[in-house]
Amino acid sequence: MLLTQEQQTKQTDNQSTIALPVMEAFYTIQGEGAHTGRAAYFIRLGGCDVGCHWCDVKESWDADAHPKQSIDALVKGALQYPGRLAVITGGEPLMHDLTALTEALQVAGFKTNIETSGVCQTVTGSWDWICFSPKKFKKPNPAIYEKADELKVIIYNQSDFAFAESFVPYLRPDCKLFLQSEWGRSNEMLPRIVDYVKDHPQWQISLQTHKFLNIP
Ligand SMILES: C[S@@+](CC[C@H](N)C(=O)[O-])C[C@H]1O[C@@H](n2cnc3c(N)ncnc32)[C@H](O)[C@@H]1O
Ligand SMILES: Nc1nc2[nH]cc(C(=O)O)c2c(=O)[nH]1
Ligand code: SF4
Ligand SMILES: [Mg+2]
Repeated sequence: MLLTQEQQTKQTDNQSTIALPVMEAFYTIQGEGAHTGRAAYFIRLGGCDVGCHWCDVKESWDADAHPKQSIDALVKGALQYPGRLAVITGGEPLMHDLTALTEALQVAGFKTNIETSGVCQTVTGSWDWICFSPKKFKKPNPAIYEKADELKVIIYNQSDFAFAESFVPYLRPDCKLFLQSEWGRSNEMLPRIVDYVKDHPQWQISLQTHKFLNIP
């Protein structure tokens, strides 16, 4: 991406002044969805008000509980490793303006992927891949529909299949469709997801493979 002199100056200012609450940042293997199996640097931002009762990172919800880091520090952290895929997650990362972070990561050579529930005022950031994972507990902003590269719906009970289908008419035709069992409900829901995907082959199964691998 080529930037004008003015954009470059603004970007340098932003990188040193803007800070985001970071719960953790770690280099691992993307465990879920379309990019499963790829080495990636995860940045988990603090703050979420969606309130999924089965959320596997409730510690992320309170943004104030997590120290702020500058964009510079975040990019520096990511550059320590050979992989050039960054995944921004949370918490709900779109609670924050992610323009400066994603532009800085892209300038440093990273592809920028996001995991989001789509609950946000505006979809900020420059994204190479958007994984949209809507929740029944808070309505997404429809602005995310045409931007989503991947829909990943968590199956906790039978009604979640219809919830998943309800988004499809609004998405781009090339949006990939994934069903992922809620981790604690896998014994009951995985066999149903297998049957569903066999009957509705436009969908694919996403497993939280990092949990099977015992990695972050
Ligand atoms: C922790 S969330 C953070 C990003 C964003 N708040 C979201 O929900 O998409 C990351 C991914 O983990 C999924 N997830 C969270 N808790 C889960 C659980 N108990 N079982 C399966 N997937 C879960 C979410 O649906 C989302 O796709
Ligand atoms: N390995 C690994 N893959 C992931 N894919 C999405 C995750 C997330 O929590 O957003 C996640 C995570 O926490 N770890
Ligand atoms: S939206 Fe994401 S981070 Fe927020 S509670 Fe739900 S799963 Fe957890
Ligand atoms: Mg996770």
